[in-house]
This record gives sequence, structure tokens and C-alpha cells, in this order.
Amino acid sequence: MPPKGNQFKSNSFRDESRPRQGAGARPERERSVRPKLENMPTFNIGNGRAIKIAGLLCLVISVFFLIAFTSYLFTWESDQSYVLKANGGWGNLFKTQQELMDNGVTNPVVDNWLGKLGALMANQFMYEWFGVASFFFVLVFFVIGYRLLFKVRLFAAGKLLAYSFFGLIFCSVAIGFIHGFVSDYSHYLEGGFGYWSTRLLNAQIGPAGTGCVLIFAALTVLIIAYNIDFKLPERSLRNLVTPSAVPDVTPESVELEDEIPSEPIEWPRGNNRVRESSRVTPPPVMSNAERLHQEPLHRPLVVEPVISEPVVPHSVTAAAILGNTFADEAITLSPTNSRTFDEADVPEVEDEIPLTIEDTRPLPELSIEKAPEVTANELVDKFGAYDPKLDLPKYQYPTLDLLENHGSNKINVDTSELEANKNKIVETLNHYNIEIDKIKATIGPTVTLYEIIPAPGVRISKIKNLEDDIALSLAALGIRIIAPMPGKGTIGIEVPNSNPEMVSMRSVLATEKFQNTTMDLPIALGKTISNEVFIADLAKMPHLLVAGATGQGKSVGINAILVSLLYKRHPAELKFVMVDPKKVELTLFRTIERHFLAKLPDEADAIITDTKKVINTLNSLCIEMDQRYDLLKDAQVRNLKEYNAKFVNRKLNPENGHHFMPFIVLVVDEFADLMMTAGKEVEMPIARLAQLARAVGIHLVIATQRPSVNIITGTIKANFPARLAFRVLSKIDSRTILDAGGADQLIGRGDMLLSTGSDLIRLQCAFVDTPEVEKISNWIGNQKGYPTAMLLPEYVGEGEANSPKEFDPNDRDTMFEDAARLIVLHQQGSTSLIQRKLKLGYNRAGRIIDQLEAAGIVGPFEGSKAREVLYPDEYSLERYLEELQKS
Ligand SMILES: Nc1ncnc2c1ncn2[C@@H]1O[C@H](COP(=O)(O)OP(=O)(O)OP(=O)(O)O)[C@@H](O)[C@H]1O
Repeated sequence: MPPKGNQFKSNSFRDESRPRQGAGARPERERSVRPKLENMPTFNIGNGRAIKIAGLLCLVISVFFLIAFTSYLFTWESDQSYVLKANGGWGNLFKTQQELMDNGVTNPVVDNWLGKLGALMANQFMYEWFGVASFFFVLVFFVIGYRLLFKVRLFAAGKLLAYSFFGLIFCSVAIGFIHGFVSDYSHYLEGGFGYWSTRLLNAQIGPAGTGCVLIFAALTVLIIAYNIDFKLPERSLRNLVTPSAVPDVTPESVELEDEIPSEPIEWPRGNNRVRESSRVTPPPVMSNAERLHQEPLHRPLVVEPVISEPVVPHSVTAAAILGNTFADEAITLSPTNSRTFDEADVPEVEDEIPLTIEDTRPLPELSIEKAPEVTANELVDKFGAYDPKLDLPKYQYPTLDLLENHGSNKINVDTSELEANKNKIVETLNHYNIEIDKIKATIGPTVTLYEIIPAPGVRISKIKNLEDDIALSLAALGIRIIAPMPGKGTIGIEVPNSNPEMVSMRSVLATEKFQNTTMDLPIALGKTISNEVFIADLAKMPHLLVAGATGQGKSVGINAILVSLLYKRHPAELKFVMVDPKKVELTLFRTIERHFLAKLPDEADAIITDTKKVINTLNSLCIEMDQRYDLLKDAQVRNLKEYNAKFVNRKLNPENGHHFMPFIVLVVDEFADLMMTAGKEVEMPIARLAQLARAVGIHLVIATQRPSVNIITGTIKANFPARLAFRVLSKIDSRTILDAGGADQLIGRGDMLLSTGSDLIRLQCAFVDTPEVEKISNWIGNQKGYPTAMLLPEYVGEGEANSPKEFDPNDRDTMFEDAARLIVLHQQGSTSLIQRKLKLGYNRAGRIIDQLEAAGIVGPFEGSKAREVLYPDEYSLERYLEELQKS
């Protein structure tokens, strides 16, 4: 960078004198002059003042020429008598009008826009010398002035001067040559030079020879210019890039060269410059830069787009050639480096440009991806978004009238009761020397929460230990102490109300909160301790474990869950798989089979009561889960919601097996019974579903009376973060289900604790009676439904499957070989894969997989897991298939 601002106080001055200091004693005279010099602005070429003035002067000259020459084109005739040599020429400049007229100037008033000087100057350049080619002077002065003043190199100086000189001569002669054919008029267009040169040439070699000389000169310059600047890039671009890419590339490369900020290299390298470079990088770097100047090949770093492109062969080349230090320096100093180059460097740079273009070529794929979207949008425009509810367009959601109002839905707690309870709490605590600062009560439907703020210094554990004593003094069951209340800084004591209020389902579902909910699977569980309606999203839970001793409200709780879902979801959006080993709890929902239930094919009853069938159903659900995952993978989405959104927007083709997927909620009413009878066989698929099924919209609600560790095993518990505990009989049971005590202190009749992993919330379950459930089921069941319940994938139990050895090798399915190739290609022995990819029914796909097993291509059945594939690659399979065909 050139020095800026006042430099005379800077070190530059002192630096200049330093060597002399070192050289020995300075002469006396010099020492005495120095203080004066320090106060004077220096005009040395290095510090830039003279250069700026020169730049400014060049620009002014350029503008002067431009105006004078342009004006001359219009005024030359009227100014002719003034500027003619015969009438005085330059001598007229300082003459009065009278003197001019005496000299024979007919029109002493000059019309040129720049007056006498302009007229004389323009006449000199245009008429006497080079004609309109004189405009090259405008260009030359402008470029030089611009460069000196703004430090921006528009063109390389040598290049500019050479081409301008050629242009000046050539244009002058060429115009004179052409002008000679057109008219014999005054030679203001070609100037004296053009005119006389043409005449001379014509006399020596004739007009044809002159023309040839001109053409030769033009071609020679074009060849020079073509080779250096234009020919190679143009040819390579035409060969390497598509026509559309050319405009992008060509201007960029031109622009690049033009816009590189530059410092005038012509100037001598004064101290300023060296110091400046060394301020950016250490001294050795400077020497590298000089090397760079000497070796044009090292210039590639000027081609900055190469660095911004994903492929950077250029910088790699630079680093490889020059070493890392130099590459770094070249990047930091690229403006400086670029200044030091001249035109001789250019071909090296341009030789490499096509390489980068070639690297950025693979573009055409883009349009291919967009095609399905366009089609999908067209389809949506034409038919509208897919609406799954149109399967049952007249379906009516159950109305709130079907539900009863149990109780008054008002909390009846006497103030005297509240007061009495408060006094007893304070008294009991005082007994144990625990002082209270403040106490407040929040009245819930079944319990009232007393929140106390103990006096400073009271230990929380002390209050917690007094749980039984407080219960004793209040003479009440179900006291629960929460110390401290999460996020509140208080200690909570829950005391049951003497007259608990029933929370009817109707009062919960009728709330705005439930009616306007946007949850996917909203379940209205009841009311909180502060009498607020509590709604949770089963889709987010994503599975729910319900436990509670018999008669504590578990079945009512499950009914509440099912009823809330039935009130909010259309049959197209939700299906239940119901498992009811007790055989009586869920039978009420039988009537909604064709609307909301899913079952195994060929199964008469949708509500599963038989343990063997439960195992098949659970495994079938696992298959359904796998199939859904395959479809999700195909659709390139991560969950059911995204998949359905894509399907609704017609971005998925139903012909490829895609379909709208309803949520599936598996409800198991008595899990303990299943575990007792089937154990691992049930645990495995349940654990798999709990682990994986949430993303594909399969959610589990599992209830058990006995929350012992052998029923709620670690595997199951780990995958059920949401747990709902009704009253249990022991602290151990409470810990098993909630990982905390508290469920043993509930008061029953729908009093429950919901653990969502982090929080433990006490709720009063909404009550829905059996007749209400019946009414709702009938309401739905009486409407037009689907022909059957939703059919789950067929699952053939291990013992039930025919032995593969029984298959006749000559009776193989026609799709046998295709299926074998598919399975080996995917390395996944799955019936659903064959079914989906080969578009076959489940039964046929099942037969093929058995044949593949018989042929030794896949391993034996492994429950809900895919079978092992026994051929590692297609080559070995093809050889085996050939052998099979021969045999
Ligand atoms: N939310 C509730 N509000 C008021 N009372 C309730 C509530 N839930 C249950 N009850 C009462 O408790 C009784 C037993 O409830 P429920 O049948 O749901 O118990 P359970 O836990 O399913 O018993 P089991 O396991 O033996 O079937 C109900 O008949 C009802 O009177």
C-alpha cells in the first residue's frame, strides 16, 4: 500500500537517513539543514505526493482532450480560419480580435468548447497529426491518471501504450486509406499523418498494397492479442462448458483482472513499500514475492475464483510449488502480488482457468430431482390435497351429549375445613419446633395442596420425616409431602378433601383447551391439583404404562384415554389394536371394529383375548412397523407426520405401495396376565415396539395391576418414560412403577400420579362410566364404516409355518429368482421387502420366502427379525441359481 496522509513525520524520513548515520559522522552542513527539511512536505516519488499530482494532471489532460476533440468534430469548420497555420496558427493564441482579423482570420471568435487553446490543440492533434485516432490520447492519459491517482490498474501500462500506439497509427492510416476512396475532402478524420502516409504508401505500393499492409498489420496485432488474451480462453470455454455457462465465466475472468487493486509497480521501491510488506508478513516472505515476480507461473493465486470454487487445484499447485509459507503469503498478499505482474504472466494463468471450469461441470442432475415435485404440485392443483377422511365423508364425531355430568363439577370445600387443616399442620410442625413463615392452600377436586414456606434454617428433610405424624394429626389417608415443590421454593402437603369431587369426562372434553387442541393424539386425563384440565399428547409420550391395584380406577382411566381419542380423531387417522386378556374390559369397543380397530387377517374378533393370538398380533405389529419404516425410508422422511404430509400433497405414488398411514394405538389392559402366560414371547415384541415404533405412529398403552419387577421389566420400563400410577398397595410397587414413592399414598377412585420422566403430577382421572362408553361406541358403530377392520400384516408363528423342506423344487414361484436377487442385493431376508418391491400380496411373498429358505438362500425364521441371507453377493447367487436351473 502506498503511504497515506502526512509522511514527513513518519519514520520513513528517518529511515532514509539511517544508513548514512551508520556510515559514519554526518557532514556538519547536512545536520544543520535537517531540522528545516523535517518541517517541509517531501515530494520524493516514494511518498506519493508528486504521483498524485501527476495522476490528477493526466486526468485533467484526458478530460481536456476529450472535450476539445469532441468539440472539434462539430466546430472544426468554423474555427478553421483561426487555427490555420497560414493565418498564424499557435501564434494567434494571444492576439486580439483586431490583430486576428488583420492576420486574415475571417471568424476571430472561436467556437470550440475549450476556447482558443482547445481549438488549437484539437487542430494540432486531429488535423495536423492523427485525426480521430487522437482519441487514443484521451484513453492513455485517463488510464495513467486513474492509476496514479486511485492506485487501480485498469490496464497494464505496457500493453496500453503498445496497443494505443498501434491504434493511433493504424486508425489514422486506415481512415486515411478509406477516406481517400470516399472523398477528397479535408483530412480532419485521419489527420496529416494518416493523409500523408496513405498518399506515400499509395504512391509506392498502390492502393491494393496499402490495403494489404493494413490487413496484415491488423491481423498481426489480432494474432498477438488473440494468443495472449482471448484466443485460448475462448476456444477452451467453447469446448469445455455449456453455452449457458459461458457468460458466467467470461466476464468473471475479465472482471477479475480488471478489479484487482494495484500499486504502481513502476515506482522505485522506497523504504515505505518494504516496510509495509514486512509489516504484513515477515521478511522472507518478501523475497518469495520477488521470486513470484520473476516466475510468472506462480501467479495463479491472482485467480481468486479458483479459491472460492469447491475445487482448489490452483492453491494446491501454488503451495506445492512454492511451499506452504509462500502459499500463505500469496493469499495474504494477493493484492500486492498482483501488482507486481505484467502481461507476460497472463498466459500461465489463463492456461489453468479451464481446469476449474471442468471441475464445476456436473450440474445437470438438479432438474431431475425437481420433476416429481412439479408433478405433485400439478396433481394437487388438479385434484386438491389427498384427504384420507373422504373414505368416510359422512362420519360424525361423537357429540358431548353422549357423556354424562357426574357430580356438580364444583369444588365443595368448607373454609372451616381448610382452616382446621391448616391449624393442624402448623400445630404438628410447631410440635417439632418447625416454624412456618407462610402457608397457602390450593383446592383441587380430590386433594387440597397446602404450600408452606418454613422459617429460615429449617431443614427440609425434617418436614419430610414428619409425613406420618402430620397424617396422624390430620386423621387422613393419602397425605403426600412434596419437599421441595419443584420450581416453587415451597414445601407442599397434599391433604385429601373430605368431599372429593368427581371429574366427569364431559366437563373435561367440553373445555376449550380440549376442543381447540392441535395435539396429534390428545388424551384428556383429568384435572390437576389446581383444578386445571390436563391434556397430554400420546404421540409425544410416546407410550404409556398404567399401573394400579385393582379397583383404583385403571379401567376408567383407559376408557378415558380411548374416549378422548375417539372424540378427536377420524377413523381414517387412528386405529386401535386392543388386547384384553380379562375379556370383559374392552368388549364395549367391539362395535367400532370397522371404524377404529385393527386386527389380524382371518381373525374373527378384533379385540384379542387369547394369549397365543396376542403374540401373533404383537409380531404382526412389528412387521407393520418394519413395513412402515421401509416406506418412510423410500419417501425419505423421518416420521409418520412428515410421511403423511408428503402423501397428502401427492408426492408419494400409491402405486409404489405408499398409502396414508393412520396412527395405531396398542392397548393392553392386563399386561401382567400376558407376561405370566407368555413371558419373553410377549416381552420381546413389546420391547421392540416400545423402542422403535414411535416414529411410525405406533403407540402403546399398557396397563397392569401388578407392577412387579418381573412384569415391568427393565427393558420395558426403559422404553416407557411416561407412567401413570393409580393407587398401589406398597411403596415397592410405587417405586417399581414411578421410580419414586407416592402412589401408595393415593386415595384411589381415580386419584393418580403421572410421571413424565422429569415431573410427577398428581391428577384426578376423568370419570367415564360404562354406559357412556357404550353410547359412544354405538354412535360410531351405527355409522357407515370400512368393510372390515384394518388388517395387520399376516404373521405366521414358528410352529404354524409349514416346514420348508416340504416344498417341491419344481414348483417354485415365478418370482422366485427375482426375489432371491432382491434379498441378496439388500442383504435382508424380509417378506415385507419382497412384498413391497415386487408388489406381491403378503401370502405369496411368505410362500416365496419359505421357498428361498428351502433353497438355502435365506436362513430360518427368527421371530420379528429379518432372516439371515446366506449368499453374500449377487455373483455367488447367480452361479447357484444357474446350478439350480440345471438340476
Ligand atoms: N376417576 C374416577 N372418579 C371417580 N370414581 C372412580 C374413578 N375411577 C374409578 N372410580 C371408581 O372406582 C371403581 C373401580 O374402577 P375401575 O373399574 O376402573 O378399577 P380397576 O382398577 O380397573 O379395577 P380392576 O383392575 O379390578 O378392573 C369404579 O367403579 C368407580 O366407582
